Amino acid sequence: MGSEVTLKLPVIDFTNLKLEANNPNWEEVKSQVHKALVEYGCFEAIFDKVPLDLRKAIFGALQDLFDLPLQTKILNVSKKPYHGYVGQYPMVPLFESMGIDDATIYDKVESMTNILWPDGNQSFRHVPLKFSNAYILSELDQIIRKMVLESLGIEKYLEEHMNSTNYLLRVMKYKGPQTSDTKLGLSAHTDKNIVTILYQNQVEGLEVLTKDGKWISYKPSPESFVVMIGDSLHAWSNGRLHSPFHRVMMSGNEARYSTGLFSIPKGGSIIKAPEELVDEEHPLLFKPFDHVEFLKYYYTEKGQADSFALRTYCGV
Ligand SMILES: O=C(O)CCC(=O)C(=O)O
Ligand SMILES: [Fe+2]
Repeated sequence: MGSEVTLKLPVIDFTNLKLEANNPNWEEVKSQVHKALVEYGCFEAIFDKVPLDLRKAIFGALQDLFDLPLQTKILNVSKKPYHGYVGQYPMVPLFESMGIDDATIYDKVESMTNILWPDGNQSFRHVPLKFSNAYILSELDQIIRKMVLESLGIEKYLEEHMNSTNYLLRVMKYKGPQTSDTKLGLSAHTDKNIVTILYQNQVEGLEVLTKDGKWISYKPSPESFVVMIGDSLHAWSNGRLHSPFHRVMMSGNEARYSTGLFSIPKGGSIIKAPEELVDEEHPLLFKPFDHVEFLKYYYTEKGQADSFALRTYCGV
């Protein structure tokens, strides 16, 4: 009898690890992070526990948000594609998403809340901030990026690298398709940013593609976050770190709610692999590029149909 091996994402424990503290297990965790990001471009992170009441508040707030009438949700507009409200796509009708730019800045979250709930919604106002700030998800992002730069031997660029990004919090809803058949929730894609940190309710659906073409299904748990490398860090690391294809597949009746904290290169910052990472064995893979200019290509019809948009745009 053949036995099927169920693939699992690597799991890395960040409990009690702090950015500025002297952490006895820093080196050990760093080597796990490097290995996972080279092999999978992705891992499951166990981080400071999210208390049950905050978890309830987050997913309760998301339900309130997506239950708003469509004409209210579309008021959350953004000049940047995919940073405002998106949904009702014919290709992926189960999917809706709202972006909260600069989610670590109180005033930004407040102005979005005022647009969506002119009568006030205290509970929503506090959730994104708590989530990206107090829950120090942005700290997890920075820990990972520091570990990555140290592992690649280019920590001298740390400050410049950290200062060249900001954060977008995007929240997603995938309706249950009301059938036991599996339906596409979100098409396979690679992220275009630096690092993505996903957190979700109990409904499964996220799948990550391995380098040898197998889909790994992620089994969510309240303590864990999914960390994923985007194309910008793939390019900046001159291909050392993988940026994996991933998708969402839905079945059943329950809605899946998820949140993503995306570190994104600031407009005008040029992504160019450091010279230390380019040599005969590792020729330059991507010409230096401005992320905002790249996104302009990515959001054209041609770019959207292109699974390897970065390679097309600036591959060497
Ligand atoms: O909902 C998820 O877990 C995945 C979302 C995603 O891949 C994205 O927003 O880029
Ligand atoms: Fe994604």
